[in-house]
Amino acid sequence: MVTEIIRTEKLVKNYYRNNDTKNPEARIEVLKGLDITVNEGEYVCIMGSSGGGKTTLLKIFGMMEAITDGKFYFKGRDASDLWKDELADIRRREIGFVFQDFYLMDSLSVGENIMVPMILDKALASEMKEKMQGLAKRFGVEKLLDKAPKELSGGEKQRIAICRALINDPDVIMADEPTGNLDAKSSRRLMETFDEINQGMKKNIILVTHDPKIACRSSKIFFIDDGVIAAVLEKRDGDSAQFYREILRMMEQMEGQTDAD
Ligand SMILES: Nc1ncnc2c1ncn2[C@@H]1O[C@H](COP(=O)(O)OP(=O)(O)OP(=O)(O)O)[C@@H](O)[C@H]1O
Repeated sequence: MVTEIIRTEKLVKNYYRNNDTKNPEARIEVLKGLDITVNEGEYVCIMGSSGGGKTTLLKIFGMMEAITDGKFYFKGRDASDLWKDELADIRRREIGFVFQDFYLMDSLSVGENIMVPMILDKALASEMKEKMQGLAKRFGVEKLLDKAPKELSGGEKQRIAICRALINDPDVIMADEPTGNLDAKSSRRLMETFDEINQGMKKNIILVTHDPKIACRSSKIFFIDDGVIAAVLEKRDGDSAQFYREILRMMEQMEGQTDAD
């Protein structure tokens, strides 16, 4: 049986300049009626034109933004039926986030940074330490645990941020341009980490990226252009080479459209 992790129906998101919700002229229509489903185990990318609404969509998936209209279900639960506390619990326990800028706390050691979500959950110190060390070992950062974040390279910082995202054992990892601040070698290593999280740990991944090489590792890509789904590409028979060509073609097509606008 296929289990849905995320489903949207005619999802609409508007922002309002200066929070002026009464003034239609202040309205910015970002997402314009999206129907998207992400099933259990899928590794999905969101790509598309700059300003098209990718980050906004990811924030909605991660319960960081409310929707304006339509429906958004997380594991079958209608987000509009959930209380603030329930949303916060889902955000902390069922979703792990990875951001382009890492967001590690300089006043804490690397090991403590990994444990932050469990500290917020008031978990037992021994349990936190054990999980933190297990993840650090799995992702090859166990030698860094006593260091300060500022002593690490970008790639190391991002692997620490991934350990932090995984510490509460969420079902879904969401990442917004996670390789945006990394060099090519660190990006490749990070992508292997995401493969391991998806295939080894059996977790969903939803990733926003502009990089076709990164997107090529996923199984499905939603292209968002000006708030609508311009295309959905799926990897067929695990054929990465063919998938890569299709991604490039789609990117070219979308760039062509933007140039013509
Ligand atoms: N909090 C906000 N208030 C008002 N407008 C916003 C807000 N957040 C985003 N926007 C606007 O919504 C639109 C979509 O932004 P979003 O960041 O989702 O796009 P994106 O596809 O992720 O872009 P990029 O690829 O450049 O990161 C943009 O026009 C942006 O200026």
